[in-house]
Amino acid sequence: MSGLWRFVRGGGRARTLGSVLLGAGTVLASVGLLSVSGALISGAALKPESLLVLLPLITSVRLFGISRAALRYGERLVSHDLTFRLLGRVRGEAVAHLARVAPAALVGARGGDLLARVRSDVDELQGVYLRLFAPTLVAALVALVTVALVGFVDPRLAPVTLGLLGLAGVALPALAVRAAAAAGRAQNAARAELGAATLEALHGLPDLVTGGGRPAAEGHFARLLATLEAAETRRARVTGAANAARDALGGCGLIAALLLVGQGVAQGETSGPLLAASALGLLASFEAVGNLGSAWATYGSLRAAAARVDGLRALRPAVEDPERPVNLPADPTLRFEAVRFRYPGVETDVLRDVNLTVRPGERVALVGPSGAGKSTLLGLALRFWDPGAGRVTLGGVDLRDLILADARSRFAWAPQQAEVFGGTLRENLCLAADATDDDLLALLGDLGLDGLLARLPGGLSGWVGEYGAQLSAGERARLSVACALLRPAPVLLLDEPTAHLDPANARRLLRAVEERARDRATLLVTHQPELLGPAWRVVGLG
Ligand SMILES: Nc1ncnc2c1ncn2[C@@H]1O[C@H](COP(=O)(O)OP(=O)(O)OP(=O)(O)O)[C@@H](O)[C@H]1O
Repeated sequence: MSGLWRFVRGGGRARTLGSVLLGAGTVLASVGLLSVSGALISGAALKPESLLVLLPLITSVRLFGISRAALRYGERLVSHDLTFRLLGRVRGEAVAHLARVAPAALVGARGGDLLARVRSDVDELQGVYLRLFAPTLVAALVALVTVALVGFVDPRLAPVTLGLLGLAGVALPALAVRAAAAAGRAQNAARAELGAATLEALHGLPDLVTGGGRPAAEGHFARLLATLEAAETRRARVTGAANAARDALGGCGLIAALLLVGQGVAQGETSGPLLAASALGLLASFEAVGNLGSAWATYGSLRAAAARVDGLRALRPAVEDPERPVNLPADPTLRFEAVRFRYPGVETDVLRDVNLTVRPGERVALVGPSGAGKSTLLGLALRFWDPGAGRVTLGGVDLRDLILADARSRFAWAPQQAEVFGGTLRENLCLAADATDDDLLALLGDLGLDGLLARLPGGLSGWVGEYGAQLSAGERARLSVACALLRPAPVLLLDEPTAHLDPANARRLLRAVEERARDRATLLVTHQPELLGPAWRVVGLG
């Protein structure tokens, strides 16, 4: 349980105690209902004329019947509220950690795998509290009460009951954990891989369909499904065997009660209704204890899910906030001073002794061959990585001395791969900053997106498709530039915004940038310096 403990703590003591007590109350109400019903039926059969004596039993049946439903409702409410709080915290921590380590630590990660960890693995972890922790405590409480009650009826029945409940509540779960561990791990791994592969296949569906990769993809899915099915079958077998053993042990308890208490009845020391009550009550107590076997069969897959969620913590950020941060300077001059950089695990430098200054109101175009390190340089300004030698400064202050979020708040960036989210045009734009519809329409018009506005049903309220699938590459790039222009940041970083545009539209975009970012420090990466007007200073890299 040690690796799972973290997914149980923090739900609040009162809630945890409340859910366990309500759970135990529910099972004890079942025990009471069956016991009292047994006593009532046998009492009525033995002395049908004494209705008055039976009245308390009749009332108790009603009381236990109603309270069982009410207690179950309360228990579900409290335990699920607690579980969702726990899961919300775990998921929030996981997402916050991913945001902290992005993008550097995520370069080698699979998006689908990360999604599976944050979503299905965290969902799976609800079983830690609901299936393992709370039911085990409930079973322990119910077992104690049951042993005490049957001991009260017949002291010889107490050790027998304790033994049978011990077998059902301790030995059976221990066996189930061992028997289902490998299947649980395999099930979790196959489910995660299936989720990741599905996402990747959906993303690359057009390529798979047209590029002949479909048979290989289908084969991969078939193998994954077979692995998942085999693991689920193995686990279901363990669960079935545990349930059968639970029923057999419950039956043994019933027989033991009939034999031992029955002797008392034969000798006139115990009444018949008490025999019925103890035998049926004992059987009912197995509802709580006996289910632990099948519940603990999920332990392996819960451990695997917990390990995968915890594994996210192994992703370390490439940059950290300084211990003693410096105040953000008002001057947004961006300067690269003798910057040298190589990617982790790579043997050669991408950037060597790069010196460059971009002042407010200046427009600098960075040109150079593919792979020269132009995007990398923008990444250093955004502090996705830190330089190996030299420094990048903002207003004369080393970026490493500024709080990361503060430093990044000074930049507006349109990346080379324009990120467009599944939403409306307006939603995508307003991620950058709030603006009126008139301002948005004017901006899109300046960037040559008036045609898109006219074509897209709903205009600004038009749905752009998943990842902007309803937009052309050039439209996506211009939408990304629009977001950067909307963002009120004094340094503008544009990574090949004209790559997908015809010369006329490219010039129109550059003019809009000149107009709208007149006072900002602008650094633009391009392979088309011939499109630039006199306002631009061209700097070569590589
Ligand atoms: N995360 C990474 N890990 C390792 N190497 C990387 C990484 N990102 C980029 N590179 C390598 O660094 C070099 C510079 O890449 P970068 O994207 O900065 O070039 P670029 O000048 O912008 O190229 P292009 O004009 O084609 O966009 C390339 O050789 C690339 O393969």
